[in-house]
Amino acid sequence: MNKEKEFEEAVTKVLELLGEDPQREGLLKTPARVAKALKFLTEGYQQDPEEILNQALFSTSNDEMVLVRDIEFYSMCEHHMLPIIGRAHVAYIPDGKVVGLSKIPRIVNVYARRLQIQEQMTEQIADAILSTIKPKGVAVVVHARHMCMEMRGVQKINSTTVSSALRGLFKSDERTRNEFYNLINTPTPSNF
Ligand SMILES: Nc1nc2c(ncn2[C@@H]2O[C@H](COP(=O)(O)OP(=O)(O)OP(=O)(O)O)[C@@H](O)[C@H]2O)c(=O)[nH]1
Ligand SMILES: [Zn+2]
Repeated sequence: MNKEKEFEEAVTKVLELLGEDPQREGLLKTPARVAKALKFLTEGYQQDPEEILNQALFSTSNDEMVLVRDIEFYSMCEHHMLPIIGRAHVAYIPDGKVVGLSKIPRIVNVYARRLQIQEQMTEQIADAILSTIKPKGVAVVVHARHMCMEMRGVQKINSTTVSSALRGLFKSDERTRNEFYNLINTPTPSNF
C-alpha cells in the first residue's frame, strides 16, 4: 500500500473511533483532505534550513542590526497536534555576511511546519542563523497562542507564551539587547 492510502486509512479509522460514519457524503473526501493538510503543515521535515540560507548570502561591511519582525507563523504542538499561532521577531548583527531578507521568514516556516514545542522552535531558528551566517549575534523572540491551552485543557484564551533565544552580542551586551527589545516593541507607524 502506498503511503497516501495508508494515511487515508488511518484518518478513516480515527473518524470511526469518533463515532462518525466515514461513508457519509460530507466525510467521503475527508481522509484525503486531512492527509494533504497535514502533509503541508509538516513540510518543514523535508526542508533543509542551511540550504535555504545559503541560497542568498551576500558580503557586506555593514555591522548594524538587521531585524525582521512580526513574522506570523502557524505550527502544531507535539503533545496534542493542535495549532500554535504566533509571531516571530528575528534579528542578527552581520559579521561580513547578510542573508536575503525573505530567507528569514522561510527559516521560521521550516521549523514551524513540524510538530513543535515553542522553546525548541525559538532556539532552532537562532541556531540555524548562527551556524550559517556566522553573525556577531542573533536574537529570536516568539509570541504564541497555544490552542491546546485555549480550546481544551486549562482553557485560558487570553494568555500568550513568550520565548527567546539570544546568542553572541545579544546575550553579552546589554545595550544591543535593549535596542532589540525597543525595536520589537515600537509600534508600526499608522501611515505605514
Ligand atoms: N513547554 C512547552 N509546553 C507545551 C508546549 N505546547 C504544549 N505544551 C504543554 O505540554 C504539556 C503536556 O502535559 P500533559 O500533562 O502530558 O498533557 P495534558 O494532560 O493534555 O495537559 P493539560 O494541557 O494541562 O490538560 C501541557 O502542559 C501543555 O501546555 C510548548 O510549546 N512548550
Ligand atoms: Zn499541546
